[in-house]
Amino acid sequence: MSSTPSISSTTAWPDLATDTQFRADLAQLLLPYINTCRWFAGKARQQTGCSVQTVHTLPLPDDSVAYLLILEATYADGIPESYQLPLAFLPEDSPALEAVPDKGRIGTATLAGQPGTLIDAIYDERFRTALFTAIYANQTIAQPEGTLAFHRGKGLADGDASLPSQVLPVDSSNSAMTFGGKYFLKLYRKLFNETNPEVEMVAFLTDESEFAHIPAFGGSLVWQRPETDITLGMVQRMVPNDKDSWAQTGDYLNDFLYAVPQRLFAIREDVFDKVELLGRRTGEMHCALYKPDRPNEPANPAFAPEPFTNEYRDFLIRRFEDLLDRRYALLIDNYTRLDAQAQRLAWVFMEAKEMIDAFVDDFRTRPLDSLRIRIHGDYHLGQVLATESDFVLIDFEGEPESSISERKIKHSPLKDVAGMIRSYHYAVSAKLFNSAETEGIDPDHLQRVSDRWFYLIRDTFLDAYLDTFGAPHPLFKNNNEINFLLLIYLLEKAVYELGYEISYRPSWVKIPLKGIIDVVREIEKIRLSDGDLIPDVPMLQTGLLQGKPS
Ligand SMILES: Nc1ncnc2c1ncn2[C@@H]1O[C@H](COP(=O)(O)OP(=O)(O)O)[C@@H](O)[C@H]1O
Ligand SMILES: O=P(O)(O)O[C@H]1O[C@H](CO)[C@@H](O[C@H]2O[C@H](CO)[C@@H](O)[C@H](O)[C@H]2O)[C@H](O)[C@H]1O
Repeated sequence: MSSTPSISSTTAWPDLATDTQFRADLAQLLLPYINTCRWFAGKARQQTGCSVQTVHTLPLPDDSVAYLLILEATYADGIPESYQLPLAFLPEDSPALEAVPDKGRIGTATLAGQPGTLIDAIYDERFRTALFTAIYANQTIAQPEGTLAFHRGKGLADGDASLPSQVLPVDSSNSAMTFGGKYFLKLYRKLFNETNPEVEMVAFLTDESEFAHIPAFGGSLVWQRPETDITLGMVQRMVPNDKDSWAQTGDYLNDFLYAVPQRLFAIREDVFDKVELLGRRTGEMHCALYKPDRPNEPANPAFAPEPFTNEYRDFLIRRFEDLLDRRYALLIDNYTRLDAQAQRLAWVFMEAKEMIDAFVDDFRTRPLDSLRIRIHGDYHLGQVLATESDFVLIDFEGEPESSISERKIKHSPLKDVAGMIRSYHYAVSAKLFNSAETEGIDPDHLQRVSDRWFYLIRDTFLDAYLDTFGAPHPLFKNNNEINFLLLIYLLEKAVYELGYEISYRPSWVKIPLKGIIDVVREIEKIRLSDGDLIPDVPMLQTGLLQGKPS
């Protein structure tokens, strides 16, 4: 007897959209299925159910249909979540079934006497073609609840209406398909009642800037409803790349690592060139996102620069205090699971609580004349594709833990800079402390080597980044503000990472803890310089930029 879950209905596949019994049966089958999917974020929560809320119908090229299901996952605590699942039905004898991997098979069904398999439709070429051609043709398809609107962007070239497609084998929080090796279509899985920030950002950079280091916007798929639009997918140009910058930096670190046991400190020149280039590209991205009012050309309000208002300061402080509370609690709960080195660092973090609280609170009143703009929001080495000689920046969805409205809040671009600096710190720490080559080396010595690499790379990145703007630039009032804001965002990011590592990679917890403690040391220096009433610490002499291995 087969253990594959199965359902049956007397209704034929193309007529099932409004069949309530089918929806209910399907929901039973979907709950175990979505728990096997990488994109379902509710696995660790106490689930109370999964229901099919809405069914959109998408005509397929062979006159059949696929359904875009909008699912609601509910939990014992907290608000429900919405997910998108495209559904297709392949009859038992369909040759297309062979190409469907196990992870795409939801269950079997007998519909109006026809046996077959229900699959995630991304694995059905007909579905992929239907999506792409609808985007190419700017189609709209009326649905019982709203409209499916397909928009074509500048990046989708004439003549590319129909291209062979594939599902990209990367397992991540969304699903990706490629078309003719030229286009990349991301189907969002977890849905939010708003336009996805990624579509806004990529469309803005493509349409309203000269910045060429993102994959150009090729279009989007939107569920239009009277209340709000919901973004279901986005097309971009496909970027030929070998790897992302996390992997590329890992390769550079492998070269570096071989010399460490011989007490040689060697970083190749081209590593600095690459770090400088990434600093420049990051600066250029932020220049492109800085679009103030111009004569006869008012700024687009969604992107117009804004000052550090009290409202923003309150928001950031509230969020930071809440994050700190949650992280201290998590650390206490998991303290005994940490290794000795992480426990030592955790103590320093806990003892610094008062100073950290005072530093965060200082943000409420400190004069700040720098400006805030829309930023990438989740910027790290894994979000940068390394092409043959340059970089392309991807994944503008924003901070994974934040709500969609929060992801659209403007910040100092130094928040992205802090994300990248943290990522370099991760890269060197993960490599040096987890490699066979360094086994047996005194950990204090390793820490000094790791710090030296990190400070050199950090300052190279930062110098190249700030040089891009030329001085002065309205985004950065002065060196004191740069220093202060960088520290705030570095601290926030490292505290956020602490939670991620405790939950997913406990042996890496010491990496963000070390990051937090480095910032705490800089806070001490800032407070000293404030006490001496130094009006403006000159560039390259600020505590952060001067940080030296202890
Ligand atoms: N335009 C593109 N061209 C080529 N590969 C891409 C492109 N965009 C993303 N990728 C690849 O797909 C992966 C997932 O993309 P990403 O935007 O990070 O999706 P997710 O939102 O699911 O995290 C990336 O790590 C990268 O390898
Ligand atoms: O890429 P996501 O948006 O899913 O972000 C989550 O996972 C990241 C890990 O891949 C995590 O990033 C942290 O680890 C990276 C190395 O693996 C490092 O480069 C980043 O600097 C560090 O923050 C991210 O925090 C998490 O939200």
